[in-house]
Formats: sequence, C-alpha cells, structure tokens
Amino acid sequence: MGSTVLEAHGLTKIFRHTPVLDHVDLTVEKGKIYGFIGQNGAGKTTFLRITAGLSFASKGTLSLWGRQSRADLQEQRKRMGCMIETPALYPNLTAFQNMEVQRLSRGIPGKSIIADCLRLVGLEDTAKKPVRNFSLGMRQRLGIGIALLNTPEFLILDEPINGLDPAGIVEIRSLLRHLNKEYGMTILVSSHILEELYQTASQFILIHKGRIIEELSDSQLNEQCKRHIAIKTTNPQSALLALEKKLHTEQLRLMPDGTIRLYESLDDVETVARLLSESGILVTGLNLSGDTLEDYFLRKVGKASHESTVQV
Ligand SMILES: Nc1ncnc2c1ncn2[C@@H]1O[C@H](COP(=O)(O)OP(=O)(O)OP(=O)(O)O)[C@@H](O)[C@H]1O
Repeated sequence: MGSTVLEAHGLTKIFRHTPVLDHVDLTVEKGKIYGFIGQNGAGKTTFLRITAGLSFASKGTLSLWGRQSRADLQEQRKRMGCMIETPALYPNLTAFQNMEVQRLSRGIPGKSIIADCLRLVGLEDTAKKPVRNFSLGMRQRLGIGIALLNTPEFLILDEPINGLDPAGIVEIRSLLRHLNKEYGMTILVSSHILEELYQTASQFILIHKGRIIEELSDSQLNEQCKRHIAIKTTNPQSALLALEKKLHTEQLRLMPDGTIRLYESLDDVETVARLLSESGILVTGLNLSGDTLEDYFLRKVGKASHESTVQV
C-alpha cells in the first residue's frame, strides 16, 4: 500500500449520457514513469482532470496515497504537480514573472524555488524574456517548471510532447527521465503516440474509448514488438532443442501458447524450415512477426474496437 500513489476503481465519467471514461481501474506505483497512451478523444485528459481535482467522476473511486474522501484528496493533491492541456501563460510577462504569479496564487513559500525550477527545465538563461517570444517547446518546459513549483512527488502531464519538433521531444523526454531518476518522482504522462514515450516510460497504459485496453511494462512491450520468426510445431520441445543445436543460438523462446520465437536468422526463414524438417519435426506454421510500436498500438485499438462492436 505504501508504494501506491494512485488507485482508481470503476472510475466512470458520463458526458451527455455517453461514458467518456468507462469503469477505469488503474494503479500508479511510486517511482515509475507511466505512459498513458490513447488516440484523440480516448479519455486521457478527462482522467487526468479528475485526478487533478479539476473535474469529478460520475461513478467509481479514486484514491491518492491511500486516501479517498473529497477533503483528503484535496490535501493529498498538494503533493502533486500538474500540467493539463496547454499551460496558461501570460505572454507579456517573462518566464520568471509567470512563475512568480503561479507561486503566489498557489501560496507556495520561498521565491528561490523559481530559480531552481527554471534551472531544472533548462530555462535559466531565458528567464528574462517575455513568454510571447518562446517556442512551443520552451512554453511546454515552462509549463512543466510551473508544475514543479511545489516540489511534487507525483507529476501528471497531459501531452507535453504534442506538436514539438524532434529536438523538443528529446528535451522533454530527458527532463522526465532526470526528474524520475534524481528525485524519484512518479510521473503519469499522456500522449497519443506510443513511440513518443518509448524509452521514457517504464509502464504503458493503453486507453481507447474510455476503457483501459492494456497495461504492460517496457520489457513486455519490447518483447511484443521484437522482430522474430514465429514457429508452430507439433513438438515444440524437440524443435527448440534442434534449433539451439543446429543454429548455435540461445536467441529462442517458447511462448505460453506453444509457439517458438526465434530472434535470429530473420532473413533466412527457408534455412530454419529446412533444419526443422531435417530433424523430423512437423512444422505447422512459420512466419516473420513483430510490430512497429505504432502497428502494435493500432492492432490493440482495432481489436478493442472490434470486441466492443461484437459485445453490443
Ligand atoms: N466538457 C465536456 N463536455 C462534453 N464532452 C466532453 C467534455 N470534455 C470531454 N468530452 C468528450 O470526452 C471524450 C474524451 O475527451 P478527452 O479530452 O478526455 O480525450 P483525450 O484522450 O484527452 O483526447 P485529446 O488528445 O483529443 O484531448 C471526447 O469525446 C470529448 O469530446
């Protein structure tokens, strides 16, 4: 329990008789970076707004650090930093002044925190420029800097990478990794592109039409997307031994459904088929598999759409 930051059970939000969050069950553990991935309109912002106390659920429960009454949640939210949708900035004020306005309005003591936050997000040299001259990436970083003003333990960011150029994407990714590694900050960050958070998040939550369709770790995602030859035989154990011996490889895995995955010899499928046949093994299926990250996501989303259509 001590390591759980957020827990949602059956969280549902209904707008005009339509559920935009549909019985969401979700757990966020301390010290991890969660990528919250879903297409436009999937319900990401709605979930983050409820977490931040900017909106309320129609049904279900939310707890933060094990507390769930409305008053307790408000108290616990002081331990959170949030950037939801585009950060509200005053264009004619400098970065420093924008942060000062936010610091005062949130009653955060100590002006020195501003310089610390500007340094963290790499804006210390531009703190005196009016924000109207800032690039989108600089605005996003300033928004994150504002979210960091209360030195949060848990940071939630809604699409901080959206619309950034590749250099801007790299900056935000490395900032998130830094905050997580150096300060042990738990981060929940949304995106509509799985690839954007790859190598940044350690956990991925896929949401589609208000429902969580999958949760998986980075290594599970890698495993799913790694290119391999998928081999189906009537005798997987013998096939495994034969391949190991003849190909002199350990890059093999027997999956729970009995399929063998071979991560080598990808451009030589015919040789693999021949070796198995020479060993007297009956091959019932053999093909190259493995998705790109986006293919994987779209396949999951497509499957979820199909399943919800079938259920109706
Ligand atoms: N205040 C509201 N009134 C009615 N419908 C709303 C409201 N806010 C959100 N919605 C609807 O809820 C659904 C989920 O929206 P949400 O903004 O949470 O999705 P999202 O995953 O964050 O997508 P995006 O990246 O487009 O913001 C959408 O269909 C949206 O139109």
